[in-house]
Amino acid sequence: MKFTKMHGLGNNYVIFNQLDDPGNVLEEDRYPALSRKVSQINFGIGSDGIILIGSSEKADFKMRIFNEDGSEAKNCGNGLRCVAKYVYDHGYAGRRNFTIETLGGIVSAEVEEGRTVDDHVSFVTVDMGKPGLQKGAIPMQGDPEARTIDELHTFGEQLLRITCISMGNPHAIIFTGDVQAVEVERLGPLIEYSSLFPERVNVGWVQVKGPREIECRVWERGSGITMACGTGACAAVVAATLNGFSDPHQPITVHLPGGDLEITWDVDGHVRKRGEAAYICSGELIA
Ligand SMILES: N[C@H](CCC[C@H](N)C(=O)O)C(=O)O
Repeated sequence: MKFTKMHGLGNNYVIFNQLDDPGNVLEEDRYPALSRKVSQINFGIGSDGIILIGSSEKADFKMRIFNEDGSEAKNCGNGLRCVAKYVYDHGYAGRRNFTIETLGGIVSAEVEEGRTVDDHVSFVTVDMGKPGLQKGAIPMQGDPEARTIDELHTFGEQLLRITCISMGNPHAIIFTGDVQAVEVERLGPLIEYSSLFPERVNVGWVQVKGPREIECRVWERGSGITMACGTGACAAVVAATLNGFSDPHQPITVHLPGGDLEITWDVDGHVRKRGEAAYICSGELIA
């Protein structure tokens, strides 16, 4: 199987192009194990998961994403920028604006041309659509119509105030005065596997730096700590706005360990994200 490894701010995925390579199309039940194997640094390639680029009946392209543990996710913000760069640079798109179907819905992407030495795309803006704010959309336990904003919940011995947002995939956001001091590795799994979230959850810790600037660290469902989480950064901006920490409808700079994203929760209710995407390598997966 031919692959291309790419990253968005260090959140890296092994990408299999299924658009014109039937060798990259497997029986449906083989993808979870493929992702677990490929993601493993010692027996595989090493990544946060795999991404499949395919054709769609509802959009210009289709993106599927599997986490390191083999679970399939409904969306991936950094992955979408990598997919957009890939399909444009490889001539599949033919124009700078196009749509991508995900399990979480259809998004639109716009690539910025010629910003690298080889004239490939380096910046991509993705309209991630509208966030889901009700418990039923996350999903999480409780009144499906109610929102979860600054709500107190217990995780193990830990009492934490959470704000939950869906970006097609579930996010629990926690605000803190010192994001670097958070024990992400200890608290992440406690929250990810809490019975509060029937489909598990991604967890983001956010430190507010100003009305248009936040800093974020993420424990990702199915992958653990990553250098960046695009949907997590979008959820963080929505949560910061709902809690009155960020200026509404303005571009917010989100600092992640792997770099910065610029995210706007626009007046039309759509969340738009601009950031980089880059190639790492390509090759052939043997057996
Ligand atoms: N772990 C996520 C999928 C990857 C999201 C992240 N890498 C991003 O850039 O949005 C989930 O299970 O929902």
